[in-house]
Amino acid sequence: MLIINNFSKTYKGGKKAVDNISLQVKAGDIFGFIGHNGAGKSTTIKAVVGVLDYEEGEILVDGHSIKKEPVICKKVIAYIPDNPDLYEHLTGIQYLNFIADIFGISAAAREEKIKKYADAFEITGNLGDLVSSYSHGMKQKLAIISAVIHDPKLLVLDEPFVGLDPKAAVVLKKIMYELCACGSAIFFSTHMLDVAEKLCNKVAMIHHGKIAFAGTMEEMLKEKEGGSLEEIFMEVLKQEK
Ligand SMILES: Nc1ncnc2c1ncn2[C@@H]1O[C@H](COP(=O)(O)OP(=O)(O)OP(=O)(O)O)[C@@H](O)[C@H]1O
Repeated sequence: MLIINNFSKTYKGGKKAVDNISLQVKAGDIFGFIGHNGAGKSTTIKAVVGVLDYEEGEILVDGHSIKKEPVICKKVIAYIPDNPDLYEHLTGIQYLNFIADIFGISAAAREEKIKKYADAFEITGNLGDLVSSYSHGMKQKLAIISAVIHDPKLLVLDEPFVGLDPKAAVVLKKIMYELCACGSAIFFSTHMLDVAEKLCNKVAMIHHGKIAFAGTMEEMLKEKEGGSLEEIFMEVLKQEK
């Protein structure tokens, strides 16, 4: 579903944020992308979803280049940034219908999905309110519903659990499992290593723009002989830049 080949990103001013990384996310994977602050996670994620241009490497979504065929790719991607910017002057339901319109979702299909997920996140009663009146967590819930409304083949999330209450976090994990069971792929960044350890079947650790480890969670935990993901992460941090 997602192939990143030798991707590098240097920002204007010369900062090399990501240095020659290669990763693969397959259908059914819940792939956790972890790394310290400033490691290059958001830079990679933004390039994957086509909101950040890059010069080096290749990124393919479902076999198509995000650079050369962005619309084809974006039809199958859903992206939830760390701080979703939603249209504040719309009501929740207007926003969801707007997104459903963009993706050409039928009235019946969107109604079913909106009911299911809004009920699960307990925001059904708020859908008639303006987004500007929503709390941070409510906006995140709305962003998640808008992301899954079109059954994305690739769901990309940047720090999705930050700001969600524990119940909402459980709902999101369930949604992630369900999507993967239906053959979608999930690629997400997180600092919550205990969550990643339980949730992900694959993981990559990025350290100062380079991949320090990429593989299955099982391989990673085995390679490091019984250490938790948190302990392994602390070991990686000790490495030289
Ligand atoms: N627009 C930009 N211009 C210049 N440098 C940038 C820009 N955006 C990010 N960087 C730099 O690129 C590096 C990687 O940043 P990035 O946001 O990808 O890190 P991150 O792993 O997502 O960090 P965090 O966990 O703090 O969100 C950092 O050194 C950051 O300062």
